[in-house]
Amino acid sequence: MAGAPSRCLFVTGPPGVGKTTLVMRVFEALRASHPNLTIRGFYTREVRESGERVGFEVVTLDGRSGPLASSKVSSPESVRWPTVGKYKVDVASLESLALPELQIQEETDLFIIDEVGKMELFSSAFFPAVMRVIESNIPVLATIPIPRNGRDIPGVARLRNHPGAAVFTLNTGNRDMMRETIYNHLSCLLPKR
Ligand SMILES: Nc1ncnc2c1ncn2[C@@H]1O[C@H](COP(=O)(O)OP(=O)(O)OP(=O)(O)O)[C@@H](O)[C@H]1O
Repeated sequence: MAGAPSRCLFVTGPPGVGKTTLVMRVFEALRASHPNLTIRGFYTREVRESGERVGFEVVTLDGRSGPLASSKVSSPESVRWPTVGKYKVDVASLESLALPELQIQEETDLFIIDEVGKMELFSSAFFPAVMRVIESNIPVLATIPIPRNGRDIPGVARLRNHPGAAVFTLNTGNRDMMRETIYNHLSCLLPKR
C-alpha cells in the first residue's frame, strides 16, 4: 500500500536555479485557487543598488520586510555580526520577522520557509523553530541549499532525511515541471475551503 503523501516538501538546487521563484509562484497559485487558506512564512530576496547585489532581505508572506544581510552595514553593533562572504548577517532582524511566522498555530494550513540556509542558521532559535514546524502535522514547503562536496550544512540533513520529507532538486530544464508537481501535490494535501 502506498504511504501517506509527503507533508514536508523541500526544494533544493544550485544558487540561482530558481528556488525562490518556484516557491513564490506556487504560493501565488495557491492563494488564487484556495483563497481561504492561511499560509504563513517568509522568503528571502536580493537587495541591489545600481545593479550590484549589496545584500538580502527577509520578506514575510503578508508583505513586511527587513534586512537579512548586507555588505554595506557599518553600525557599531555590526562589528560582532556573523559574516557569509562579504555580507554581515543581521540575526536580530531575521529573528524579529521570521520567528513569529514559524509559530505553530492551529489555523495555519501551510508554512513556506525560503530558506533554511547558512545565514538563517546563525540564529540559534531558527532551526528549533523550523524543526517544530517539520514535526507538526501542518504541511510545509521549504527551500534548502544543495549539498557542497556531497555534504549538507549542519542541520539541513535532518530536514532532508525527516520521515515524510520529499526533496525536489531543480535544474533549469525541470523547474517548470517541478512547479506544477509541487502545486498539484500541495493542492491534494491542503483542506478544500
Ligand atoms: N522558471 C523560471 N523561468 C525563467 N526565469 C527564472 C525561473 N526561475 C527563476 N528564474 C530567474 O532566475 C533568477 C534566479 O532565481 P531565484 O532567485 O528564484 O533563484 P534561487 O535558486 O532562489 O537563488 P538563490 O540560490 O540565490 O537563493 C531570477 O532572475 C529569476 O527571475
